[in-house]
Amino acid sequence: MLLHRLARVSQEVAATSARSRKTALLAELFRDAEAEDVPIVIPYLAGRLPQGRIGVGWKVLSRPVAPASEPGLTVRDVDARLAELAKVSGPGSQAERTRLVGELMGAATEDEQRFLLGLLAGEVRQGALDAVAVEGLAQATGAPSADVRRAVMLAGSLQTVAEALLADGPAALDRFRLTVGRPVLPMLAHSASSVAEAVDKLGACAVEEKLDGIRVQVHRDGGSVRLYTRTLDDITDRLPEVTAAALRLRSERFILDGEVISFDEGGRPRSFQETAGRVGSRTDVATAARAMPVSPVFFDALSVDGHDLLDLPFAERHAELARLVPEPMRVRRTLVSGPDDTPTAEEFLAETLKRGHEGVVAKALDAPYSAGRRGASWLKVKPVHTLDLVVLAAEWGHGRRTGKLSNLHLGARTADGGLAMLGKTFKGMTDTMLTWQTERLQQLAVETGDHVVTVRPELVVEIAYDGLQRSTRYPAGVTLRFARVVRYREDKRPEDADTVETLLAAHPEVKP
Ligand SMILES: Nc1ncnc2c1ncn2[C@@H]1O[C@H](COP(=O)(O)OP(=O)(O)OP(=O)(O)O)[C@@H](O)[C@H]1O
Repeated sequence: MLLHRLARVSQEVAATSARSRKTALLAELFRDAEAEDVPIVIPYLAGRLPQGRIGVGWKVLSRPVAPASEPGLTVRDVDARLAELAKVSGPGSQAERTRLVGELMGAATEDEQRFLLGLLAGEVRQGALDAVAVEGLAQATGAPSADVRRAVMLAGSLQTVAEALLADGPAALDRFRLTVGRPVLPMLAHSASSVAEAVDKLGACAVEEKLDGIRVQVHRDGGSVRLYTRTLDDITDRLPEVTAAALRLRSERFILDGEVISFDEGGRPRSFQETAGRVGSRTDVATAARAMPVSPVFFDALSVDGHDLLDLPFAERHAELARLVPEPMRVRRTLVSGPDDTPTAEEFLAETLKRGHEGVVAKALDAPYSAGRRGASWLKVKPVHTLDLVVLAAEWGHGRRTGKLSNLHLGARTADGGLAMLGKTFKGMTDTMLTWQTERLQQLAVETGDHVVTVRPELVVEIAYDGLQRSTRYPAGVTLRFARVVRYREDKRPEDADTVETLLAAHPEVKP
């Protein structure tokens, strides 16, 4: 496929607000794509590079190069050239990268140059694209869109499903069944501002403790156990004690969902940073496991003894969980019959906080497991509300912070897939965090000014704040009051960040 075609469709999709038109444009594009184009076309449309980072800054990218007069580049040419670019390293690499970018841009027409520039600088990012692409794929192949959606949910990848569907047609969807050993994206929660609100919305529900650890999906098939994070990274080798715990459970074949967390000698939860540090460390695992063991604490069962439980109501999935997993290895919970029973939920929240946990998650008893989605049937309640925002840029610090990137520019996602800056903060950072972010942000830099370094919008940071206020200075018409950094969330992608829409919904008192 010619890059020209892709660039044009991408532009048209971004320009139209009608979902049916977006779907039709993508369906047509997919129909024309050859099998080898798909692994390139899908990430490019969403603004992702299959190579990850290519190490080229804005200055190099934006140097004017005379455009080609006729489109001739194919998407596969571009991919091959970027793969070459990503490999460049060592002395003289900057000059070599500049040469390769010059060659690529020189082979591109003006439209294509604009598309490439956006893609390489990380500006194309179309957050909401995946959902439209699912419909486009369904339309292109004649598969029912609900089936495509379930396959994408189970595969955890639009691209994998697209490749199979476009090569083999709707029958290929059979390949994407829930399978032990193949992780699925976990179900996520919405927020409620109080347990009363949560119980009001859900009716009869289970209220569970919310542990501040690392999400884990545990797959066991006989003697083999695999552990996956919420981004589906395999962390089996880092947590031998969790594997051992899974092997002691009363079934040989299952997929369970839970949290791993480290408790201190007194049985109180250690901080998120401590658990995350342990889960993140790959060296000398045996010593680390002795010094700071983690425990799995389960809250859901996705598959047991070969039965797919995803579509069963939570109450039934939980009964299966309870059959397999002894009580100390399950999250604590209380059952609440409905709004009249709110005091039970409130008491449970108070007691959970006293035990050192961050809050509760209320879960509707009749809801299925919606993998990869923020289901309305899970509502988390935390006394300290935080936002996950994307770092857009950072300013060089002064005084004690000279030489460090300090003041962060924070963005929330917008309905059209873009990012809107909500404010800045230099508060809440530890010295370790400052050093880390200075290095990490420079790797992501697309434009390095004397004062501000603009970065590829990839890093998610969790921010606490005291409220929202109107502001004409920021594009969403609002800004955060007393924003401060809680921690970086490397387990999240920018697509997982909070949206302006949910922020405004949480603060009906503020009208932009
Ligand atoms: N009982 C529980 N049920 C579900 N999730 C739980 C529970 N206890 C802890 N968690 C954790 O809370 C997360 C659910 O909150 P959410 O989906 O909003 O993700 P999150 O943004 O990472 O949460 P937060 O930022 O509030 O920690 C889960 O991913 C899981 O890691």
